[in-house]
Amino acid sequence: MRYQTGGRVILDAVDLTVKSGESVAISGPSGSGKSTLLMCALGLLKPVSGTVHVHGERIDQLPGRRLLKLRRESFGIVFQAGELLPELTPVENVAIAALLSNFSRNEAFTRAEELLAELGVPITSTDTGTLSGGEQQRVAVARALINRPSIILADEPTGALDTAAREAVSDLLFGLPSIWECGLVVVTHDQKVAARAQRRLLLQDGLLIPAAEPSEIGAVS
Ligand SMILES: Nc1ncnc2c1ncn2[C@@H]1O[C@H](COP(=O)(O)OP(=O)(O)OP(=O)(O)O)[C@@H](O)[C@H]1O
Repeated sequence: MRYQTGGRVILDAVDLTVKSGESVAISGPSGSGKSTLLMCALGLLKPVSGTVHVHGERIDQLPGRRLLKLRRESFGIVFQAGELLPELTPVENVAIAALLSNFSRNEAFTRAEELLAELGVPITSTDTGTLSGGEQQRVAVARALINRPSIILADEPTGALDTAAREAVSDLLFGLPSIWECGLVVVTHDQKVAARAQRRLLLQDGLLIPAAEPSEIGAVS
């Protein structure tokens, strides 16, 4: 796949396949195109050449409504912070994703409560904005999971967290592929987080290449 904007090539010949049950970490310099790659995977940006498939279905040419439906059903998305509505309760924040996918109100709220309990978020009527950063990321993960996606895309999911919360959210995220039988792609600058993935890739100069193992960093020969 190739993506360019304003005459500048951001992604050049990028090829990535993620299987269910697999975790992949993508690192790379700031501005190298990591978020752009996730946007292309979601069908929010159109590659100038190449294709994007989910479960064998080509999504880069789907019309708007079908793309929106497929995105809601197949993808779970977790960002660094800020995508939750702070004035809603955690249950409401999670249920809203199911309501948008046409679940009944009853089912959406029941599933949201079950998921939050499973992920260790206290179910209270507290506004989401008053939760800790780690708790908010658990809510974001619950929201990403509620439609039982095939693939979870996480963009710097631990970037705003302290060390303890980073560990806890990493445990949660990297446990998802085996428990939920989904694929996981984590974009991260944090090499400790990247090290948890089964496959570690580096996006540089528009190319996605295997990342050096931690023990190789700085090696000379
Ligand atoms: N709509 C746009 N128009 C022009 N350039 C853009 C647009 N969107 C992104 N870019 C450029 O594409 C490049 C890649 O941006 P992107 O956000 O994907 O990088 P990144 O690797 O995720 O960076 P970071 O690690 O800092 O988040 C950047 O140089 C950015 O300025």
